[in-house]
Amino acid sequence: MPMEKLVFYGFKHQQIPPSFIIPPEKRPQKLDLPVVYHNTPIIDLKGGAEGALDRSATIQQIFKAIEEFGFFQLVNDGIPEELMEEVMEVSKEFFEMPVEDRLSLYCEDPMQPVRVSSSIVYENEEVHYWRDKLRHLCHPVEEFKHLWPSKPTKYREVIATYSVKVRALALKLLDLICEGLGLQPDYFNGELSQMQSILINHYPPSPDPSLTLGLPKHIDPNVITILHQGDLYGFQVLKDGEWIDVKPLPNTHLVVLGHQLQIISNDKLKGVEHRVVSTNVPRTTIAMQIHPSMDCVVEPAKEVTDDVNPAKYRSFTYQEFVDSYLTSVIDTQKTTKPFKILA
Ligand SMILES: O=C(O)CCC(=O)C(=O)O
Ligand SMILES: [Fe+2]
Repeated sequence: MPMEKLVFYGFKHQQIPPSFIIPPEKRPQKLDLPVVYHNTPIIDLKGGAEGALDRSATIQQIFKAIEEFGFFQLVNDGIPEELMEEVMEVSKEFFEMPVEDRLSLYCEDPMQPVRVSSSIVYENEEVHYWRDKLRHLCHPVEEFKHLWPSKPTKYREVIATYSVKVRALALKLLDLICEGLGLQPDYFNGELSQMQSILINHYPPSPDPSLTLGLPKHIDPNVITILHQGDLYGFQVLKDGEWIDVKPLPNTHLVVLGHQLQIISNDKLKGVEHRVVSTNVPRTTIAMQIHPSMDCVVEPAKEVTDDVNPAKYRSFTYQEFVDSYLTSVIDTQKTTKPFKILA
């Protein structure tokens, strides 16, 4: 029964089903409240996709943030605050509907363009994570919109508007990163950014946040992710061997680089390991992910490799990478191993 696989169902029983209990060595160690936040990087985009930026200063800030923390938060990114509020509202509403209303979209096949599911790869994992999700493709919007949830009634309209704006923002960031890496100006346009997904994560309150995890340590598989985490904490990044909490700043987006950008940059830029801790309140986040098309060939860019810095990865199709990722998502070393060229 799919319903039993939704965390939502387990929660109704007010106790943690044994298959969701994280082994002791992987449980979050620090659960002290109030949370202590580090001074993490914030980048002002001065209006976002259409804004007038000091490009070289912004590129420097991005590279420094990635080098030191592996992520950054954006302010003035051009996505209107009212739109973000609506996006959060329809996302929360989707998970507040009776569970039966979500079940028609339940599907365990990761290749389906629109689906509701739980945890990561429910069928293949030893332990499950305290997260339900709605994930769907969204570029081009017209191709997928009619497949998205029809309830809440404003869902399609709000998410369509958001998908277009957040895509423009991501392409702007890729453009800056491209310039910073010294790649040809249109490097990321086309197949490398062809696929776009919206992922709405819903973390129900955990009966005991010290025993569950919303998401385990991972690096996103795609090129770049733009996350809206609302105003609740839960997102952590691994910095110098320690998990640090990232402050959910109002009206910001958080940016993490995925495996593909790390590979294309030949490890000049790193994807950051992050996870989500459980809390005792419901938390909903919206992640927008830019991926290559499934048959796109990915490899370290010629511009960043030479005799002194030879390619550290072989060429592969994104499909190959995704297949490997789905079997090894919680082991970031194992994920990239089949694609590494050993020195
Ligand atoms: O929900 C969050 O805070 C992070 C989600 C995430 O890491 C992901 O969807 O890959
Ligand atoms: Fe992630």
